[in-house]
Amino acid sequence: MLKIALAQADFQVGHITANHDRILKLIRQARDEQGVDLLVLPELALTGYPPEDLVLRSGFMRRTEETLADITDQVRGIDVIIGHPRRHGEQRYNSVSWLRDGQVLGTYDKWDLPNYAVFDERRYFVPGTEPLVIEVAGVRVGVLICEDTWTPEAARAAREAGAQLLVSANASPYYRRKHLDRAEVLKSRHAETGLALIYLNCVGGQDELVFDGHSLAIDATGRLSEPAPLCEEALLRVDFDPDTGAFGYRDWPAGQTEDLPVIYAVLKRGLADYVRKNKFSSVVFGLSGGIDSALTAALAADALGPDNVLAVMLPSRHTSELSLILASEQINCLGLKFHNLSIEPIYQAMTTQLAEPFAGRPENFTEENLQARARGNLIMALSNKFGHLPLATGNKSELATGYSTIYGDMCGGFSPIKDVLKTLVYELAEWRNRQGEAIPQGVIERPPSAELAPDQLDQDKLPPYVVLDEIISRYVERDEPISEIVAAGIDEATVRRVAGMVLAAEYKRRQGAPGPRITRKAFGRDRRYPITSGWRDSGGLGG
Ligand SMILES: Nc1ncnc2c1ncn2[C@@H]1O[C@H](COP(=O)(O)OP(=O)(O)OC[C@H]2O[C@@H]([n+]3cccc(C(=O)O)c3)[C@H](O)[C@@H]2O)[C@@H](O)[C@H]1O
Ligand SMILES: Nc1ncnc2c1ncn2[C@@H]1O[C@H](COP(=O)(O)OP(=O)(O)OP(=O)(O)O)[C@@H](O)[C@H]1O
Ligand SMILES: NC(=O)CC[C@H](N)C(=O)O
Repeated sequence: MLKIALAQADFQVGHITANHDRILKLIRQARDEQGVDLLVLPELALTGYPPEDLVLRSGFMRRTEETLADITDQVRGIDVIIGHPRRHGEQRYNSVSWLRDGQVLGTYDKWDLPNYAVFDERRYFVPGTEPLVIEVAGVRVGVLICEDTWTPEAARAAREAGAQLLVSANASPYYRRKHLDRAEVLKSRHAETGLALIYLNCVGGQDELVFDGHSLAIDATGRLSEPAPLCEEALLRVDFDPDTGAFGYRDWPAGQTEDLPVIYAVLKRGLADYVRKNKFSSVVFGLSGGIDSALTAALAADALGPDNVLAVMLPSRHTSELSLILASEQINCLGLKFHNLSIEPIYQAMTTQLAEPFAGRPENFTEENLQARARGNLIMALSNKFGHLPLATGNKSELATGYSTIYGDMCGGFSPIKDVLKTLVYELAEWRNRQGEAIPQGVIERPPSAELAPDQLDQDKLPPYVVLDEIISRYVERDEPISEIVAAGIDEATVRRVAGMVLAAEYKRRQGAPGPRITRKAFGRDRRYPITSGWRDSGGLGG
């Protein structure tokens, strides 16, 4: 029987000292408290994932090598599989080493380097070509690293090298319903090799990415485990019987898999970790009485505790009584800290100052944007003075269409719902309220309005959100051509108009704050369009 512990844990990118201490603690825990034969750590645990251009610095790589040597030295009475970047001459590899009794028994270099979506591994690493199979407690274990598990070759090579069990060290970031894709991948590798496979993922937010844990296993009979805890650290315990190929799950709590609670937990973890890892303890944002800032408020209160959330009401002449009532209701409901600061004097001062140059020009969106920027200025001042991290409250539908003011409501250091389409904002708000009221029902029921001009509604400038979101999810998230979206029954002029807005708003998005990715294609690293471009799907220069 092989006794295994899996460290489903959060390793901080670039914080090699903290990761070193964490790894030694996990080794002691696995050996002294759990008495296991083998501890598995995730992909690039030593540096955190993804270390990006840090691995191009020789000082960073030297420190990694020294730290790995120090950890290796201290390994006694247990085997450890540890992920780390490795240099060999001019080449770098994404590797794991197998440590035992102060020695490196073997090192495996990742074969399949993902270079799509948010991944850039070929920029940094060259692929490995050799399997690694090592015997521990009478079981021959073959090692894989993340993307290796998504393709057949490396697993097959490990089996041919004599593996009886496959162990995969991952840094696999969340997108919606990813646990189902992972299960399919495990089933495929099992079908090809007939081997049991353990898939360990890390957890934690890292800029745009959220690693959701949800580690998995499939035994030699093809039986899948439950996904392990969602977005939470756990030292999972599993025994492997080489005679039957079955797992005995000793400590493997099942994680949540329902769609809305998973998304909410991922957003919460992404926000909490961004704040904590960037050494902030509190956040500030404008609370308008609308749905976007209301969901942001609920997430912030859940992620950081209400004492660490400063909500600021920033009314203007266009702010309705209802907005003020609903914002106050939510502040009381969540117990948030708050200020009420009218932007009217600032707006007056700015329009007075601009009266001469603007003489003879009618009011238009310029005056709308002045209000959004007055708010942005006050939020940034509160951030500067008190050290709160400012949050931008925009959703994906707004970001897609450019329906937000650059340097205005787009200002902020982190954007918690930037990958959440407006229709999903409502679903999440309703789900959150089912767990206990966090968002006044009136906020959910009122029609969305920017309240930057008299009687303004979002729907005056945008198609209904149900239609808009369908177009965005097809055009942006699934890259469907316009003809296909139209064939699905959506009005052609509307599709072309929205596609045009999406392309034209690239410059805004590029200057927007990062935020947690929850879809297969978020704005950010996932979707890299030129800002300066003649292409228009709407029928411009590029046709
Ligand atoms: N290619 C490019 N590269 C770099 N910069 C470029 C640019 N094209 C324009 N610009 C700059 O961007 C400016 C235009 O952008 P911007 O000032 O944002 O203004 P704009 O996009 O024209 O207007 C913002 C819109 O968002 C709406 N809004 C605002 C606030 C909140 C909400 C809401 O419901 O949440 C909605 C508002 O009603 C208005 O329709 C130009 O004046 C120019 O300075
Ligand atoms: N009166 C206000 N007080 C405080 N912040 C405001 C106010 N109006 C706008 N803001 C800030 O600007 C952001 C964008 O405004 P907007 O009104 O468009 O969004 P919202 O009210 O959150 O949601 P919705 O788009 O549904 O109205 C808000 O989320 C909020 O952060
Ligand atoms: N780090 C990796 O190799 C991740 C790639 C993999 N397909 C995933 O997202 O799970």
